[in-house]
Amino acid sequence: MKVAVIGTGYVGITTAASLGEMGHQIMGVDIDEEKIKKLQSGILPIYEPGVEPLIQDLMRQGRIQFTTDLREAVCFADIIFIAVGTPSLPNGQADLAYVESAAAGIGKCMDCYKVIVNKSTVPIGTAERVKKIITSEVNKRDQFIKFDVVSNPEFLQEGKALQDARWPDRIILGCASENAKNLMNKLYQGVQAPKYFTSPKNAEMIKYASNAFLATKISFMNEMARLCDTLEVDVTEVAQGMGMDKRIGPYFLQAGIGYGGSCFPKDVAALYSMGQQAHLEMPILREAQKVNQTQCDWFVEKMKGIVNLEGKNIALLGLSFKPETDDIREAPSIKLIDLFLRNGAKISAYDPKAMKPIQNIFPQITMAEDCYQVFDGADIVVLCTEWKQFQKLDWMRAKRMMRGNYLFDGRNALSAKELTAIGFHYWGVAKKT
Ligand SMILES: NC(=O)c1ccc[n+]([C@@H]2O[C@H](COP(=O)([O-])OP(=O)(O)OC[C@H]3O[C@@H](n4cnc5c(N)ncnc54)[C@H](O)[C@@H]3O)[C@@H](O)[C@H]2O)c1
Ligand SMILES: O=c1ccn([C@@H]2O[C@H](COP(=O)(O)OP(=O)(O)O[C@H]3O[C@H](CO)[C@@H](O)[C@H](O)[C@H]3O)[C@@H](O)[C@H]2O)c(=O)[nH]1
Repeated sequence: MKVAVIGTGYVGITTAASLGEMGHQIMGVDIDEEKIKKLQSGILPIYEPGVEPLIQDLMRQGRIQFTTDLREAVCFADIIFIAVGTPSLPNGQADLAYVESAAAGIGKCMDCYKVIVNKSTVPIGTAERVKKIITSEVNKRDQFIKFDVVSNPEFLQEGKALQDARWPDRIILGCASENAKNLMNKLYQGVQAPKYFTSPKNAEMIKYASNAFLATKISFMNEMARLCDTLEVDVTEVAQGMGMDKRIGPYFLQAGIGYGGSCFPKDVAALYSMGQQAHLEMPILREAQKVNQTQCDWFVEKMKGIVNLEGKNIALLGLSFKPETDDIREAPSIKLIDLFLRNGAKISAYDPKAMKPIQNIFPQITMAEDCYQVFDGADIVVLCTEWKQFQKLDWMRAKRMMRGNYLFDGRNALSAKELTAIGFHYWGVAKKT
């Protein structure tokens, strides 16, 4: 099948690559000329493991192409994915400007029946809104063209996007017509995953409710960690014991410095604001956000109870919002750096992929050349993002380079036992072992 993907960010490019891999013919389109130029030369503008070689492979086989010309992409495709950003407005609502502009663009140049698939995370009722925008643009040209709008939310996690696209837990398909249902079934026939057909509105809500549930699960564990810390209980063992109950499950129970990224904070805020618009109290969502917004403050207060930060050199390990990505949107590192600077500390930081964007925000901090230079003269180490390479460090060597011996593990990713044995003063988020 011929597929156009509008928006070549994390979701668009992964969607394009995985559909290309399934044998479909793909055209990716973006308004960002720089991005398209890079993609046309086989360079991925973002870091996402495995995607760049796959794109290069598909280009060699002539199965994927990139353009800034929306008309070319729309006329080429039977199925058009909208995968543009839906960032937060100041009041928490999702900003639909990019989705609406993509829909208007489709309506302006659509020449025959198409299925328009919404992959962006959008408020309930957006499929209907997209339909109205396209219809209005088509009518302006005095034409009558049939089309369907499908809601097919994306559930990939950055850092393992390709894996999630190849082997998703489920494919949610909000289809209002049999024709759209049949085409979507055909499009995804190569993916071994249950397909759940529902209405577009239900599909839109499934996406928000899933993200809000996962975010709440994390905030719940962070609240437990605060209590465990006071009661001298190990929250990692509590999580392990809890996770053995099939009804709870072992995932997303890791306490730490809170969730970041381009999705959880924005999507919980958007869902909460949908509640407000419907005059509904949503106390669980409100408190899940509050715990997350204060988790870094709580962490730094704990640190200050152990060591005075004024004038101290802090070695900060990890800056991206999670490992295996260069994405710093809503990264807890930004909040931590701000708090450390306010408390008079100096910062040297290292991250395998995300130093440049953080340096742009904080020109006053030092970026280390490698994962050992960061320890040079440090009094305190703070683990912010649990990249695998930090777990495998030669900690003896790191300690020899330091002036002090404090280590604060914001992700509970290191071994308290081993680090204490070599002379570190270790503190994890309610973690003892
Ligand atoms: N990042 C994730 O892990 C993830 C996972 C699941 C769902 N989502 C959702 O998917 C959507 C996209 O997220 P993302 O992280 O890929 O965003 P992104 O910001 O990385 O990329 C969006 C892209 O769309 C382009 N764009 C904007 N308007 C356009 C237009 N009119 N025509 C063509 N291109 C246009 C931008 O230039 C940009 O390249 C959001 O709604 C997000 O909530 C994201
Ligand atoms: O037990 C956990 C799990 C995650 N996190 C943090 O939560 C954030 C989000 O992590 P993750 O969910 O792995 O990354 P995302 O790429 O943001 O993916 C989420 O957001 C996407 C965008 O909507 C969805 O598609 C995914 O299903 C959903 O997991 C990160 O800061 C993690 O460090 C924790 O603190 N504890």
